[in-house]
Amino acid sequence: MVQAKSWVLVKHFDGFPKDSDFAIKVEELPEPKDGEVLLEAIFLSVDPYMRLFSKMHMKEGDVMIGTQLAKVIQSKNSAFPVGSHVVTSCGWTTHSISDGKELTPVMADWPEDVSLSLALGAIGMPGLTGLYGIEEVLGLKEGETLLVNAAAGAVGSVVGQIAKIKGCKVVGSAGSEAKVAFLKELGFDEAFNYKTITSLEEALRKASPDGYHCFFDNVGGDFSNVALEQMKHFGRVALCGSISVYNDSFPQTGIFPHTTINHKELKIQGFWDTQWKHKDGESLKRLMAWCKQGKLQCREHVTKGFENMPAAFMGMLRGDNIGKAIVAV
Ligand SMILES: NC(=O)C1=CN([C@@H]2O[C@H](COP(=O)(O)OP(=O)(O)OC[C@H]3O[C@@H](n4cnc5c(N)ncnc54)[C@H](OP(=O)(O)O)[C@@H]3O)[C@@H](O)[C@H]2O)C=CC1
Ligand SMILES: CCCCCC(=O)/C=C/[C@@H]1[C@@H](C/C=C\CCCC(=O)O)[C@@H](O)C[C@H]1O
Repeated sequence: MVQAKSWVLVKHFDGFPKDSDFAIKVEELPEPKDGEVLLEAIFLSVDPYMRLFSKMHMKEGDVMIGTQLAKVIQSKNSAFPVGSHVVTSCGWTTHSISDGKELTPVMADWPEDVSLSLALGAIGMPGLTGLYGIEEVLGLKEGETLLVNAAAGAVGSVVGQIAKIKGCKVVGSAGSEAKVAFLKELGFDEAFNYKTITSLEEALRKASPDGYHCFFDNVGGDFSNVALEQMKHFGRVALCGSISVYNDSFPQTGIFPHTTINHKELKIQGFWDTQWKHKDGESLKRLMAWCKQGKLQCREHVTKGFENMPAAFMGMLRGDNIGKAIVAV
């Protein structure tokens, strides 16, 4: 018998999450039946969508939603032998039983010198999101200027680096001096700390006086409204997320951007990476190749200990992470 520890949502978040919203539950798992496997979490992901979708898809008492990199420790399913690794969306739990249907094996020939945790980051969902946002949504072309916010995070850091690979000028914003230094290290042409500037409008204009062909928006809210004003005519926007409003209990009010969008004839597309799932295999190989060639730095912010899942999650929402926020069990 194996004991599974899980973090449950005790109370729906009201504003910014707090420790008392979470509690640990322990349960004994049965032996896997024919066709099933027993999984042990190695790395768990904490992502912004968990804050947003907890309200839509969870009830109080449910295990927190989420994805992990797990090892098969018992198997009665020949497709997933003992010792193999999978990505699974079984939530914030140390052990789980699966019939294999929802499991994604990690890419074949995963190099030994590359941490498997990257399957939750730059060579996983956030990396794919950056790649698809650039190629499928924006159709970013050589010589164009791209703006990305939350640029030092999991998605943003990949976006900026791919845009540089494609021969573009890249401007990034992030919430600390250490993050700005990181962006410069990654090759961003311009980077600024949005928390310390006196005017976002001025900072954006200074970074690219001629405006922006493309905007990869992770933040939403006021930032987006100001940035839209500085798009070039026929500019394209990949609306990836809007983390600045995820913790709001009531909708924010702000300026209405519709006249700007119409006047500049902007194209704005909301998207999820899952739209291009059929391309994931090839796309992950490309991300891995860039990583091995040193063209894609895959920085992580690792929190040790399953007991620290809520702290890691809240830290990511607060902006503690440079690169992908991960928990190592
Ligand atoms: N469409 C899709 O398929 C997907 C969308 N996403 C979206 O992409 C965005 C980034 O996700 P991800 O890369 O995983 O997370 P990150 O690794 O970027 O972590 C979140 C970051 O958001 C920033 N942040 C938090 N609050 C604010 C705020 N009020 N204003 C500006 N920045 C803030 C913080 O950085 P800082 O210090 O710079 O403030 C923090 O580090 C999110 O909006 C997410 O929902 C993610 C994955 C898939
Ligand atoms: C208003 C949505 C903006 C959120 C952007 C984002 O972070 C998306 C991330 C997805 C995420 C979706 C998780 C749960 C989906 C719930 C199903 C539903 O509402 O239909 C996860 O799949 C990784 C990203 O694709």
